[in-house]
Amino acid sequence: MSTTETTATAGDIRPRLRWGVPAYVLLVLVAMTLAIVVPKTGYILNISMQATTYAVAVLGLTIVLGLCGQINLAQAAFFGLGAYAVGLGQTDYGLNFWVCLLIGTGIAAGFGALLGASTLRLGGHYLAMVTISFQQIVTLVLINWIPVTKGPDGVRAIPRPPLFGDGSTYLALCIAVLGILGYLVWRLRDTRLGRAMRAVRDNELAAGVAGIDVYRTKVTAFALSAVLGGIGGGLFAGGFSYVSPDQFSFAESVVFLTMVLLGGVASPIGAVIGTGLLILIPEWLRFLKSIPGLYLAIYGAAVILIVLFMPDGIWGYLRGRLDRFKRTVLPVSSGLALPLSGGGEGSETVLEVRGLSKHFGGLKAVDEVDLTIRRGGVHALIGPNGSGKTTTLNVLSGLYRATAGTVTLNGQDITNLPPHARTKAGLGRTFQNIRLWRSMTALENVMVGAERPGNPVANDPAAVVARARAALAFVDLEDRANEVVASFSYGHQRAVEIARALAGDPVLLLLDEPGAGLNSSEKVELRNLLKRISARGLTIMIIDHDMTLVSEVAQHITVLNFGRRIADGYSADVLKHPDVIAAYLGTGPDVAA
Ligand SMILES: Nc1ncnc2c1ncn2[C@@H]1O[C@H](COP(=O)(O)OP(=O)(O)OP(=O)(O)O)[C@@H](O)[C@H]1O
Repeated sequence: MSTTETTATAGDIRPRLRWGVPAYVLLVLVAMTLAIVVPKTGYILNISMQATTYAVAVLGLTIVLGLCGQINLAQAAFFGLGAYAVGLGQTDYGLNFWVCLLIGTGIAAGFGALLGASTLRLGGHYLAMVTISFQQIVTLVLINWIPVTKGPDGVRAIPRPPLFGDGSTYLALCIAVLGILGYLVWRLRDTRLGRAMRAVRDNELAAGVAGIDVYRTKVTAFALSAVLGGIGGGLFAGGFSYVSPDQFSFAESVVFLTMVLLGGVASPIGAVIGTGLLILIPEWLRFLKSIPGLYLAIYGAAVILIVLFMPDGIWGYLRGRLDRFKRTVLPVSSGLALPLSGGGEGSETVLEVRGLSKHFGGLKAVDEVDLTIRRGGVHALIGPNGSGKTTTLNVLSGLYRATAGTVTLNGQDITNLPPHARTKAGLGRTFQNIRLWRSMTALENVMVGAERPGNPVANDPAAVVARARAALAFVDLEDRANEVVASFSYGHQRAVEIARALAGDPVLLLLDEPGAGLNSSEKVELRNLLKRISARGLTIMIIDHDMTLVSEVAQHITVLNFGRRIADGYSADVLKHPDVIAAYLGTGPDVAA
């Protein structure tokens, strides 16, 4: 079965469904028509209304948790904010339904961004606790701010918008909204923002160093998630004409989370499946309610079994099966060249480091180091284990704040800039322990590199793909562009990491032990790759313990020992320096060789 096609243009090589969008539109239209024409009892209408409006809110969790990897246990609070805005806005303030929905969505977005702001300092279980606290605050306000919210009695007689007063047409409206928002969430994944979110989810550190403003990305994810919660809640209020605080409690937030985990957190389809199931299962088991506890036990066991045997959710599981039938798309070689504008030769200084220090308590990991890197060529930073090489690189790329000293890149003082701003200024780097976004394809990884702010192609999607392909071709991996990098060998992962940095067209490329963990043939490939990059004139600063590699590729060497610079100059001279030989104790002859 073949359902995919591919284009050989430079702009896009990802497989696409030929009939995907028209089929989806048709499906939504059919669902809307059925909602209007099929006669329904009030019970069926209510279940359908609940499933549809809940699914909109669950889509929000697909963004914040599925795409961005941030836990949110307050989705019911955002749902409640939207619902109360529509309820109170119409009944107490006489506002139009759509205006109320807009206000509710805006309020939810504001609080969502505020909650996202807490991710600056918090993550993991601390973030979970903050979202739970926010959820509880909203519930308490809804219950106790009686003059405004009407307290536990809730808001009654909430009208629906004109034209959608009838239950069936209102349901069709909810389906249309779900269809549109589901499509947008589906498309979000492959936008620049969606890739940034996935990069943050997979490896936050690498995302920052690749030029992504991690904090802003998380705040955006929370705000978007809250917007969907608010819209879902607003539609819910119109659907049921009544809202009360117990409908938006912490327990409902847990239900929302279970829905998205059950269906599959990575896709809006999973959100819809999970919501549908968790609303339908209790109804199917209703006949068991005569035996106390049995209904809940079976319901709980069903959820646990599904999560246990389908860790990626139901849709994740089904997708895995369906992918077997997919035709493997082998990208046609693009033959694209990889221009590197940071290249060039001369005496111009690219990086100027003065008096750089980094102390960890009493330990002087880097101690008043001076370093000048001139444009073009390869500059190696070497030294025995623990001499401060990686710490220097981490301070240069902004992962550590310098204790003292200044760093100037291309004339710009970057000493106090965060990692993504340094990347914008022209730094590119790789890590000693490879940091790729493992759930993404090679092409997607490298596209994020090409989207580096400051790269001229960053805002042109077709040019980004073309540059990413060219970078992959440069490291001889274009034919594997569509494969997920987790399946790559160590050597190929290193190459993708280098391609990601090259795609950003940096001014200076920092390579932290690129040879570490490579076998001898991979090392040969790496050496050839470094020579090819160097031949383009791009300035490289490399850390490596492999002296053969260093002496073959580097023209200039700086040596650290105990955090201090002990030698600096042309490679041949430095490697013969008595202090350097002494620092390497016993490996002196090899070094000199
Ligand atoms: N986050 C940290 N907290 C405390 N000490 C640290 C930290 N990072 C590094 N160090 C210490 O700083 C010193 C320099 O470490 P660094 O990793 O920079 O050395 P290196 O030259 O890169 O070593 P290697 O070649 O083994 O990677 C070491 O003593 C190390 O233990």
